[in-house]
Amino acid sequence: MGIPTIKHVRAFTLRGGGADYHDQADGHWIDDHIATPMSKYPEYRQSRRTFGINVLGTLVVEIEASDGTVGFAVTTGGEPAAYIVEKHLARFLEGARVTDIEKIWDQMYQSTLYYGRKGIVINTISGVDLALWDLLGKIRKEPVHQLLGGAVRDELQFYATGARPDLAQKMGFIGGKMPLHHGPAEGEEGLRKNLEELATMRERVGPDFWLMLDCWMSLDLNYATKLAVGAHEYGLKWIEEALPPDDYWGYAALRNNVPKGMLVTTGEHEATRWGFRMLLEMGCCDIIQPDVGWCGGITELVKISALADAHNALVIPHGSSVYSYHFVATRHNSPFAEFLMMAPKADEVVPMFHPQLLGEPVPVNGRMRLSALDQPGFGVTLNPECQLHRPYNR
Ligand SMILES: C[C@H](O)[C@H](O)[C@@H](O)[C@@H](O)C(=O)O
Ligand SMILES: [Mg+2]
Repeated sequence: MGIPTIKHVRAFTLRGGGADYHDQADGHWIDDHIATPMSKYPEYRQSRRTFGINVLGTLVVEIEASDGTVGFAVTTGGEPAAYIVEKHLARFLEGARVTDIEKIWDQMYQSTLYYGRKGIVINTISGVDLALWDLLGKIRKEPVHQLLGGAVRDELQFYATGARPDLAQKMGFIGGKMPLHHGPAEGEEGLRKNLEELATMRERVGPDFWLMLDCWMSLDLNYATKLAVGAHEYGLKWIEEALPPDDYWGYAALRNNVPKGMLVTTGEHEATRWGFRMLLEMGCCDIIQPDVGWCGGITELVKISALADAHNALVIPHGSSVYSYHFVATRHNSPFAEFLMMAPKADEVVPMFHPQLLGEPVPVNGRMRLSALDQPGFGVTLNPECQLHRPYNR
């Protein structure tokens, strides 16, 4: 029996949480006055949805092989991403063998260089790549971590991102990352509030539990430096994504400015081995945080991770559900992972891409046994109750 070929590629859109996890209803911690590059405009300060953080929605890529096996993946991308899949990328998949993952990635990347390189195009390529790995795993009846060379640990450990690190500590997570609520436009008063929030949380969790701040690209170098210096007395473990992703020079300066022992992290909005080479070679950060659904997929993250390893940098992927769990299990320089608390009050563990993926594993007591990832491919199926829409039917 020869290697199956790819018969059909289909791109669907989905709304409501899931891979576009910022697409939440009112009252969710993830949309409660979080500092962003748009916070300088008061009308866009309270809710990130007002400026469009959830405008894209979820892209679902479905790939059907000649033997009837279907692989799929979800990522952030919605209708524009569906257009790119159906009108442009599908031609490189349909007729190819299911094992042609490297070649397909190169053709998708090279053919979109004139309008891609980062952002939505690399999100789209990532979604296709993840679906290809899911398909290959399902055909070979192996979980993706085994296709990647096998796990280096029997258990994953997680830090939790959300408004309640104190609750995350009680749930067994190894640390808590809080969103930053006030940006430079709110001046010294906002900076004081940021530090007060951190001080309060440090009081609740005691001296040893990891506390981190996620600044979501919202600061300038001077403000980030003052925040880091002020946060040092509260044992801030790392300051995340303080500056806009293209300000490699600012990150290199910030890394020199922060107090000794404090880590600088970034990368969730960076893409491809070339973007991460820039971060690493310019000494921008101690930990890179690629999102496997946004940086180029598993095929690219393997390359990014090897680069980071050569620079003694950790690779702690931005929370992306099973897609990062299978990767983290296989890399020595990924000793822990992120879990995004998607319950509105960050007070319980729910699947990160809820409600889209059936069989999506969650950490128990802040950990995940490798056995939770032993199903073929990424081990999840699309929730049939989710309303799929195929905007560019072929
Ligand atoms: C909590 C942050 O503001 C983002 O919403 C979060 O998705 C991302 O930055 C993260 O690191 O989890
Ligand atoms: Mg972040």
